[in-house]
Amino acid sequence: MNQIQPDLFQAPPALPEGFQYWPDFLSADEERGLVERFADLPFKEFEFRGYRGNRRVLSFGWQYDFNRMELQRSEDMPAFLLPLRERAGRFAGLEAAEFQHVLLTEYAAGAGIGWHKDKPMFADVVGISLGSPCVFRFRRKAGPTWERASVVVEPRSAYLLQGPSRTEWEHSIPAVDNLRYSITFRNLKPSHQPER
Ligand SMILES: O=C(O)CCC(=O)C(=O)O
Ligand SMILES: [Fe+2]
Repeated sequence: MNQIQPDLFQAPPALPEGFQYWPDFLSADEERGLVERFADLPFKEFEFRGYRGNRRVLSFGWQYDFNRMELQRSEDMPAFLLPLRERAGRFAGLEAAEFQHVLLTEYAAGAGIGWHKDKPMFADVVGISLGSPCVFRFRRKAGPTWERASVVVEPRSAYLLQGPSRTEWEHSIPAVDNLRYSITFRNLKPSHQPER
């Protein structure tokens, strides 16, 4: 007789170690205010060696130039993002000022982001979501297959990628149904602090 394998009946796999999720990180008013501000910001189409990612981005503090493969200084973080950076610091257990880089990303309906790990000069990532919900997928090589996990990331929430969720797992977001923005704060690894 076959033995019942309890593992098969368990809930979906746990999320990667080091991932944390904070629903309602923003109030609905804050979300509205930010979306209004974003409408006036000079987002640029993300383009990597002629490949268009179908999303638009804007960086402050530092910016990773995908074509030159290096960090470059960009404009200072605007004041309206500083209170969020404080909150992101508390969430991540870091001094807010350590988040020297923020990337704003606009995903029009149908846009997503493919499998990747964030660039190695960055340490932790706090991502704040506005607008459409999305599926945040993780995968990690496990022998010949992939170990997978995913979580629905709701508007106004924040997530933290730290530890294995940041260093061992790749992440991606399939095409969103409606406009979504993310605000991702990143600190730089001590070994990768560029000269000022
Ligand atoms: O939009 C997001 O929440 C994640 C974006 C992302 O993975 C990245 O910019 O590296
Ligand atoms: Fe990423």
